[in-house]
Amino acid sequence: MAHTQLLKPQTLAELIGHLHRIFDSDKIDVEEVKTLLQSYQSNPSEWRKYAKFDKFRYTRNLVDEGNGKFNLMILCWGEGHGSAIHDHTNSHCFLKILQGNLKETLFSWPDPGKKEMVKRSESILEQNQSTYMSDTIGLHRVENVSHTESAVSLHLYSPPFDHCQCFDQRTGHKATVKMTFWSKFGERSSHVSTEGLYKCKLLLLYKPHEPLI
Ligand SMILES: N[C@@H](CS(=O)O)C(=O)O
Ligand SMILES: [Fe+2]
Repeated sequence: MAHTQLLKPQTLAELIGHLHRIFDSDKIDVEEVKTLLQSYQSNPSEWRKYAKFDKFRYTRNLVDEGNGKFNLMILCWGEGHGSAIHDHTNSHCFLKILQGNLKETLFSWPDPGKKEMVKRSESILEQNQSTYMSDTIGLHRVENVSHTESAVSLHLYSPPFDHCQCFDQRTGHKATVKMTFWSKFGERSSHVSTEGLYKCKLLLLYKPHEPLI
């Protein structure tokens, strides 16, 4: 965990600077990144310009492309919004809560012999908390279970990916989903499709196993 133990980023810009330095190296220390993200204190005035909400589903807003090594994004979750059970395409996935609370439910990979997927644990992530997820750990789903408060989270994926697999809890069936950005660098993307993890149910019902891309 080398040098960042001593580093406490004072701003989002500083945090991004530290991330660039860490991901310059080919070997990533997961604990180091987690600690760094944890030590940034959420300041809405620094990230508000990226936090663009939609009425119907959570949005993914690109903040930084990390010199091609990672994608840093801000996800905005309206009341009741959530993702389907999904994997992370063999990437490291770091998540930090910037505002509100999110419920994370962990699942094991579906067992071909069984139908219902096994729920392993669930936890409530609170403001400023950070966590790590990968395909080695398993699958997850993230939800803003509040009916009155929105939530905002910061996600870092390395290497970047633009598709993943979503799963149906009752059957373990999976489908490939293309991930899109609602905005990039604070500007609303011109072509935002309605694909993504919120569409997973429809996908699994009507086009099982067929990639959407
Ligand atoms: N991995 C999801 C968000 S979350 O539910 O972890 C995404 O990138 O859209
Ligand atoms: Fe995820």
